[in-house]
This record gives sequence, C-alpha cells and structure tokens, in this order.
Amino acid sequence: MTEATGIVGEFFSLKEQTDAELLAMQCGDFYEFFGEDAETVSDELDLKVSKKSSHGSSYPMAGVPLADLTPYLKALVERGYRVAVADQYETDDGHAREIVRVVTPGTLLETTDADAQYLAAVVDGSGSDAYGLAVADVTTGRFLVTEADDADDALTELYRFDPVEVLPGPETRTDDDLLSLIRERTDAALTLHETESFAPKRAAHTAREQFGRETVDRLSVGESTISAAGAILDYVEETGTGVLASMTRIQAHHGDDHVTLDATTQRNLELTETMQGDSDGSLFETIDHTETSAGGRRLKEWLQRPRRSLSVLERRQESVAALASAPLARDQIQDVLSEAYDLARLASKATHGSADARDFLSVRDTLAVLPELAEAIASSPDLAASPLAEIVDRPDRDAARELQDALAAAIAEEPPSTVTQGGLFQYGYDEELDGLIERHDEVIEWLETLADREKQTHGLAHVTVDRNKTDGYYIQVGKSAADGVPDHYEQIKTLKNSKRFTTDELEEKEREILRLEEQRGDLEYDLFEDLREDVAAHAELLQDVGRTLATVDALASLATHAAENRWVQPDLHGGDRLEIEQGRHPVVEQTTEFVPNDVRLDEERGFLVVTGPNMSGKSTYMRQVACIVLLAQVGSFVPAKDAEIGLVDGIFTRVGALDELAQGRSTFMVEMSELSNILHTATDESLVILDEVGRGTATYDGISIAWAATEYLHNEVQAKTLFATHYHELTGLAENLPRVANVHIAADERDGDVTFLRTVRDGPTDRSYGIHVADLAGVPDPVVDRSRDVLERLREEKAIEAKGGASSEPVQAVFDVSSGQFRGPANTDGGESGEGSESIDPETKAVLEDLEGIDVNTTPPVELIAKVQEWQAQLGE
Ligand SMILES: Nc1ncnc2c1ncn2[C@@H]1O[C@H](COP(=O)(O)OP(=O)(O)OP(=O)(O)O)[C@@H](O)[C@H]1O
Repeated sequence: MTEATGIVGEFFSLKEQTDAELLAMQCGDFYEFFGEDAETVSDELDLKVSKKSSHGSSYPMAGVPLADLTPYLKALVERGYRVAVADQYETDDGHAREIVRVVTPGTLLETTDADAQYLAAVVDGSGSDAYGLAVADVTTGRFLVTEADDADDALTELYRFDPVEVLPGPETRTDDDLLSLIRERTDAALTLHETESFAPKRAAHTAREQFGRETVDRLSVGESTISAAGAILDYVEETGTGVLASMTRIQAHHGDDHVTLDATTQRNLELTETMQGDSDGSLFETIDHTETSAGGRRLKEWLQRPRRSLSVLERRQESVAALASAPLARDQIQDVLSEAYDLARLASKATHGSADARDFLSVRDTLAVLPELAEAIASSPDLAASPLAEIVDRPDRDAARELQDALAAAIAEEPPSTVTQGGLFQYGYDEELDGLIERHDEVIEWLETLADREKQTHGLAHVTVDRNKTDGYYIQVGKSAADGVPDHYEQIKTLKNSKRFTTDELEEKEREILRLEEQRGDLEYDLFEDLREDVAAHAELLQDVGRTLATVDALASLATHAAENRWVQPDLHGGDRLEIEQGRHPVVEQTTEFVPNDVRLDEERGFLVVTGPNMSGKSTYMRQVACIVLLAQVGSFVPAKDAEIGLVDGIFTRVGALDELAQGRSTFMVEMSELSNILHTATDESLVILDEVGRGTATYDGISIAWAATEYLHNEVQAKTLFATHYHELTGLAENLPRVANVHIAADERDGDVTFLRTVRDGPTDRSYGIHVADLAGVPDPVVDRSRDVLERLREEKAIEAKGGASSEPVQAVFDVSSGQFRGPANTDGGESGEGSESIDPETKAVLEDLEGIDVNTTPPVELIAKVQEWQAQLGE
C-alpha cells in the first residue's frame, strides 16, 4: 500500500508517537479517527464510518464534533481503551497538530461518578525493602503513599483503594501471581508505564519537585514507596492531564493505624456492594445519608478503612453523639451542606484549566457554606463543645473568606458557559473592562434611540432600527415613507412592505460595536485566565475546606442513621472483651422483623462454635457481629441495645465462595487458600468469622480440616473467632479446648413443622433440620421420605444399607458411620472389614497407612491441607 499523505498521513505519524490504543485528531470542528481506529470506535460506540482517500488509497474515517468529544472519550476509556488526543493549533503558515493528552482510566478528568477514582502504582522493593504503593485521584488531587510488608499486604492495601488503573513497577510486572490477583479482584486496567520513571533517584527527584524536599524526606517511607510516587507523578504529567498543581499534599497512609480488611472480607460483609454486585443493599447504601458527593466518598472511605486508634475513634464518636442528640442543629447543618459543591473536584478543574465561570460561582457558594456551618455548630452548646468546633476551624477561614469575596465581586450572576464571549464579569471588576462596557452601552443606547431621532429629524414615519446576520445594522422604513428618506441613506434591500437602508454613521457604529465586543471578549478571557490561575493557586485551601465539609457531612450522616435506627454508642477499649447486648444486623434489620441477639467473647471464651439448622440465621449472626465491630471502628454507633467492644487489628472472614467458580478456581481451592491466609495473617487481636469451612470436600476431610483449623486458631493464633458449622463433631471441641464455647441458633419442631426462633442460645444444637429445608425447597416427596428413613436408621444403627435398582433386592453395602467407610458386598458374608483390605490397591493402602501415621493434634493445618491434596492426587492416579 502506498504511504498515506495529507491528513491521514499526519494521523498515522502522530499515532506512532503514542502507545495509546486509539488516537482522536482534531480536524477543524471535528475529532477524527482513521484506519483501524475508526473501525474500533465505530464498533464500540456505533459511530458512522465514511471513507477518506489519500494517495490513491481509501481509509475508514469516523468523527465526532469538537464539543462532543468528552462523552465519547469517557465511554472509550470505560471500555478499557487508552485514547490519545491531538489538538490543532494555528501556526504562521496554516496549522499544525500535536498530542496534548492521553486519557486513561486513572487520568480521566471528565468523570461524573461521585466515587474516588484512584490511579495506583505498586513497586516491589525486591527483598531489600517492603512493597511501596502510591495512589492518586486526579479528580480531587488526593495523593497517598503507603508501605506493605509483602505481596499479600500490598494486595490488601490495593483492594482498600479499589483503583481504576494500576501501574506495576519494573519487578512487579513480572510477578504473574500478583498481577493475576489484581486482575481478578479489581476492575483496574494495568498499564506498563516506562520503567525509568520508577528509577529511585529520578522518582525521588520528581516527588521532591512536586511536594518539596522536606515534606518527602519527612515521610520516612522506603525507596520503593517513593519510586511508586514518582512514577505516578510522571505518568500524570506525561498523560497531559495538567492537574499536577492540584496535588498539593502527599500523605503517608499507615496500614498499622487501620484494621486489616482484605478484599474477601469487604465482599463478604457487603460493604459497598452486595455479593450479587449491586450497590443497593450494601452496608454503605444503608447507612449513607450524606448530602454531598464528597461526604459520600469520605463515609465510604471510612467504611473501607476502619481505624484502630482509640483516640481517633472516640473523637468521631463524640461528634456523632453530639449530632445525634441535636436533631434541629443537625437538620440545619445538613441544609447548609446541601448547598455545597465538590470543592476538591473544582480545585482540580481550576488547575487543569477546564473550569468555567459557573464553576467559580460554585466555588464561591461552597466557600460560603463554611461560615454558615461554623455558625450552626457554634450556636448549639453540645456541638460547640464537641470536636466539630475544631474541625470547622481547621481550614484558613480568613483566606477562604477572601477568595469567596474576590469571586463574589468578579463573576456575573448568570455567566455563559463559554469563556471567550464576554459577559463573565461584573461591572466594577476591572476599569478597562468597565470602560469598554460603558462605551458599548453608549453605542447601544445610540442605536436604540436612532429610530426616534430619524423620525423627528427627517419627518419619517414607520422607522425601525434592527440587526441581522446578513445585513448587519439597518434602518428599515415603511414603503409609504421610503421615497422621502434623506440623500445620505444608502439602500441595501427592498422588502415587500419596506426598504432597508444604512448610513456611514450607522456603519461606523456597527464597526465600533463589533470592535468593542471583540475587545471585551479578549479582555474578559485574559481576566478570566488570571482569575483561574488565582483560584488554582488556592487549590490547597479549597481542598482543606472541601475536606472539612466532607467530614462534617459524613459525621452528620452517621448521626442521622444512629438517631433514626436506635443505634447506641459502643464503649470502646483496648482489651479482649467483646460484648454485644441485643445486637442486630445493620442491613437485614432494615427489611426484616429482626430478632436481636447477644454475643460475648472474652479471655476465657474466645472461640464460639455456632451450630443450628440450615436457614436458622448462623451467617447473619456472625456477619452481624463483624459489621458491629467494623462500624464501631469507623467511629459509628452500632445496632444494639448496648455494646462493649475491644478494638481489633483485623477482621477476617471466610464464607461461601460462589462467585469464584466463574473465575475457574475450584471452590475448595479458594476455600483453602482463604483459610490459609487467615491462619497466616490473623493475630490474637483479630476477629475471625468462618462459615462452614471444610464443606467443599469429602465429609471426613472437611471435618479434619475444620477440627485442625479450630485447634490452631485457638492454641496458636488465639484470635476471637466465630465458626459456624454443620459438623456436629466439632461441638465436642469445647470439652477439650478451654476457650471454645458452643452456641446454637434455636429452632422449634412440633408435629414435623420447624419454626425458626432466630435466638442464639448457649450449648450445641442437637438436630440439623436439613431434610426439612430440602422439603421446603421442593425436593420430590419420595426423596424427602427416603432421607427421613435413612436418617432414622443412621441414628438408630449408626449404619445404613445402600439401595440398589428399583426391582432388585437392597444391595448389602453398609456404611459404617463410626469408621466413615462402606463395608461392600464382598465383606458382608461373614468376613471382617480387615479382610477386605486384600482388595485395596497399593496406592490406597499407602494413603491409609500415611493417614494412620498422622497426628491431627500436632500437625499444622497447612501441612494437613498439603497432605490431603497429596492423597487426592495419589488416589486420582
Ligand atoms: N435474627 C434474625 N432475625 C430475623 N431474621 C433473621 C435473623 N437471622 C437471620 N434471619 C433471616 O434468616 C434467613 C437465613 O439466615 P442465614 O442465611 O443467616 O442462615 P444460616 O443458618 O447461615 O443458613 P445455612 O446454614 O443454610 O447457610 C435470612 O433470610 C435472614 O434474613
């Protein structure tokens, strides 16, 4: 094919300069895509493709009008494309084009989503030092760095922020396990940014340039963390987002201050979305009463990053308590907050130059919220005595007032959305502009009175003065009077009932008006740019005020929910005791007549084996405990009559892993790797929730693993644990392990009907009612009846015959419940089961011998798991 020339050639040569998948190139009033890009865009977004010829070849072409680029960019980025944008600019001899930015998921400024949009970098310190992470939100200028001890920790930190784009460092990009976990557990796009930007020296230089040498050095984080920070800054710069100036502050986020909450646990507790992936019905949706999107972001962040510091939590509690007990003041505060816009996002728009005059009115109005908020707090004695008073005092109120006044004096009340046409500023803002406006008004006044003057001076009737696109300004005279116009009138048009004239003077005035309008547009544009720079220079102040409003909003939201749902302030302490009186599940209580339940865990009783029929409420009970502890460590009140909560350093859960099946990992494998993670990571200060661990494999394997895991958690880890199980065998553990206690969820059975009481009682349950649930679920009657029969026999005889075909006699295969083995037909004619071992193949025999030699009490669970896998493999052969 011949080389494309002209516009298409220019497109392809620009395309070579970028590693973005798509290029949108400005051609006059359109952004065009050519070649394969045109086809991709048309497939994705239903754009029409036309043809463009160049040098004898024809190329597909698709375009979008200039003003419509944003939604198309957004849609393409959301579909996973990185899109380069080339703009056209005037030169002395025509025009030229260059790539001005590359839009990626993490650098998309045009977001309409209220959620934070994090871009993250992960750097493996390759043994010398821990993993380093940096996360930044270009839409708000937020910039955080943190360290992680190992890959697992790094993932946990990453999940906390749920980034939309991740830049793996040079080592990290060869770590397939880590990358595949990031892919599996987040929706983040992985971008391989140039490795040099991660180089420690260069990265440190970049970070110091941005945040100041002292600030960066004082962070006391490792090289890999600085490397991650530098790479992010470099990437933001390179993609041309132009928001570096809004990144005013680098904050070190210390995992130690936070409760460990891995991705599995966030999902299991349905913090921000339900297991089905809906946000409706999540804990966040349930408790969110914020007025602003920034407040919503803050509340969500609190839920995803609960704290461990007693003092931080008690301060939040004090504010929530004060707000909860002052409903009128709270209403007033929420009213005031409802007027606030997203200041952090506005600051970011100002720094990257896309803010318009209306955005500045939003800044003005939001700055005005701060003193009103302060006043509402000051006028309520309870609120004034709470930490809220200090929170609203944090931003520089005088500077905020000055900026607010400056904007109030500058921007016109209803400014246009363009910044080039004038009309943005108020009279009195700038002398030169005032001069132009006055002169403009004078000429307009002259024009408006011209018709009357002409009537009087020349004795004309039916005269009007007007303007249109083709004729400009004109004097229109009715037909009857048109012949009497003075000589200096120059006719420009004849209409049916009138004629249009112009005069030298009118033409001069018209030129003057156009000149004035152009001058005014130019001057206002310059003034606006100055103002925009001034606002951008206040980015940090805007972020401070924004943060304060968001914090008050989130606290008021917690207070509202507490007050409306009879939640109580938990008593927090650093000890082991966890006692909840009449606790409820924060989400389930919204839709159900909830039966409250108690829980008590302490030094003597740290591990509860929870039994109860299917559907009785075991999962709900355990999640309720986890949610209450989590809410307490957010600083929230909790759904209970009374609660005393010893702070935990982590919440770990292991519940059914249905969704993993879709990702091609066996349920049991997932179950075991989650269990393994918990056994490795939990400490004696953690809360562990295990729901039916071991269920995914053969019964006796399952029981063994559950048994061993219980012992390990009890003896070694000593975490506070709730373990729901259907294996009644496990209830026996309470007799041997001092801190294990049994509780069960009661059900009532009368005349074959089961009533779920949903009440938790001490002691183990005696029945499981599984068959009753099978019946409820519509399992065919013969199967349900036969199950009852089998169950009856099992209870009586501890052994059961297997049934053969419909017509045949029962086959004499007996399942011995105590040994967990079938005694097959060969063994039933008088032979002992031992003789049957003749027929056992050597592999099975080896496994059995191995099994016999293992002491479940002393073997670490991880080894047990490995053993089980080894046996399965051996038997499989
Ligand atoms: N305390 C309660 N008050 C009212 N309803 C409850 C309560 N606890 C649970 N429920 C309701 O009972 C149903 C079953 O609860 P859950 O799933 O917790 O049972 P489960 O014992 O874990 O069941 P399975 O063993 O079959 O997994 C749910 O619909 C839940 O909303």
